[in-house]
Amino acid sequence: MTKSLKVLVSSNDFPESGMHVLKEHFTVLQSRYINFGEEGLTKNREELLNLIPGCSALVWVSHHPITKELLDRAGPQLKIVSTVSAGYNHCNVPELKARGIKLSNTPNVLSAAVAEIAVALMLGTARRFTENLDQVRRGEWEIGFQKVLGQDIAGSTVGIVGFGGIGQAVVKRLHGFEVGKFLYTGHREKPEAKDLGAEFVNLDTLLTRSDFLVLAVPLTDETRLIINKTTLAKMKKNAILINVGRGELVDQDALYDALKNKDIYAAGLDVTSPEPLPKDHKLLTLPNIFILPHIGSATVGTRDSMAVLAAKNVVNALNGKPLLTPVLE
Ligand SMILES: O=C(O)C(=O)CO
Repeated sequence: MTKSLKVLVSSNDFPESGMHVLKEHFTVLQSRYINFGEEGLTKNREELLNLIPGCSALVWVSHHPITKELLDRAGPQLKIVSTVSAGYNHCNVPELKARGIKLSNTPNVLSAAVAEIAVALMLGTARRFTENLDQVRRGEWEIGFQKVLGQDIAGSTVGIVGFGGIGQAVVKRLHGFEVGKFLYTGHREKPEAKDLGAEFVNLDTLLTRSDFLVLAVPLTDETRLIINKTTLAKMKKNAILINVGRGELVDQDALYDALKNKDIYAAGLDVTSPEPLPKDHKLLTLPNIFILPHIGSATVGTRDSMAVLAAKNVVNALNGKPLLTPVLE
């Protein structure tokens, strides 16, 4: 079989499982560079601009923006962009739409892994891991009966912003924690919520009642800076903010002030703006914050599943079949 169609993979660290699917059907070109960090913005840009002319599909392995420049260089035969992520805020949707290019993402397969990180952040913030780890590193344990006390998840009210796959997976994982009440907010009530024991409320109610507030929504014009000075002021003093969505959901200056002034208790972030967060960023000076470097979906199994799904979307698109997980079709 001649593999006449060319597919470009944007990074050198796309899992072999996904490469295998692509190579069965297509001639696969792959960047020699990683599409993250400094290199992603420099060396990889040149590499992709050189490789993309004539490609029918682009597999996008990063959260860096897909530029008009790259799409221009591709040529009119580019049929699909397959982003290896659930979020697609970096994909330049209006530009793809205007050019009639399909877009797929990789939702659902990562919900369990991201939800695990949300729960880890809840535990890490409620039990003050940042301060406690610091004590261990310094060899100065404050082991008094009343020192460095945390908060209970048991009996608490957990509010979820965005009750899609990840939000629901968080609730499922927390069922063993004897949570007092689950609330969620979003565009509409979700049929799954009843079985999960979660109550639909508006954002204001969620803000004022939650002990833990978990952001599990995509970044859109509507959700950008959903947590800001005004919404933070509505939260409880003991509230803990968890973000596994995107850094831009949160006004980080307002969050810094709220944490510094103890207007809320703590924050646990798997996502920040920018990423990486500079090591001298003021958020990192706070004791009541626990930050991870965007590792929500970073397990071997989940990244394999994401890669295979992204590859299968390309196979379908280039064979005239419906996308498995379409964003734009
Ligand atoms: O897939 C995504 O969008 C993620 O951010 C995974 O952590």
